[in-house]
Amino acid sequence: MKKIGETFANAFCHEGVTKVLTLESSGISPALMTAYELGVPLLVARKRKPVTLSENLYTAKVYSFTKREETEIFVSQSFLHHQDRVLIIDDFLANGQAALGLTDIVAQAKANVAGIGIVIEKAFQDGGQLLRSRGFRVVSLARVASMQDGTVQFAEEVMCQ
Ligand SMILES: O=P(O)(O)OC[C@H]1O[C@H](OP(=O)(O)OP(=O)(O)O)[C@H](O)[C@@H]1O
Repeated sequence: MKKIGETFANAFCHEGVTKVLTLESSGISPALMTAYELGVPLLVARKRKPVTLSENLYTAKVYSFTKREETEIFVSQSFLHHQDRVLIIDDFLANGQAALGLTDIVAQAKANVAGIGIVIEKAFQDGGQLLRSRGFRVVSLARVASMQDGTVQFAEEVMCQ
């Protein structure tokens, strides 16, 4: 995770990132290390609204590929402002719904998406294309081309300096 954080921090070091944003729960580890390396705060979008989160919220709908269900995600408006340049980090990219929901939250705050960092992109699903076609810079540390008969085949590595 430390190495992953260093790699994302390196890839987005010229983007003026002010905050890292992820969605609970699996994205937290790489996002935390990236935020630490960049020296900026980490924001975690929640999937269930705790009773303590009663203030004004940005919300978006996200359909989970792995759980086959739609959830509403929440970020407190207190922590995201229009001056922010937000780096979205997640562990997996499949259909792109999680990342897209996070870009929606950034847009609601009238902030900017500085980029999207993904640990493993399932390149045989359309999330990567969806996000790139919308103009987002997506950096994936590993791209899986196929998973068949118990064998994982990787596409080319897309590592940034
Ligand atoms: O590109 P997508 O199709 O949106 O899929 C990627 C999302 O799926 C996984 O989350 P999951 O819903 O399994 O929740 P978890 O992180 O709590 O395991 C993963 O952590 C991403 O957030």
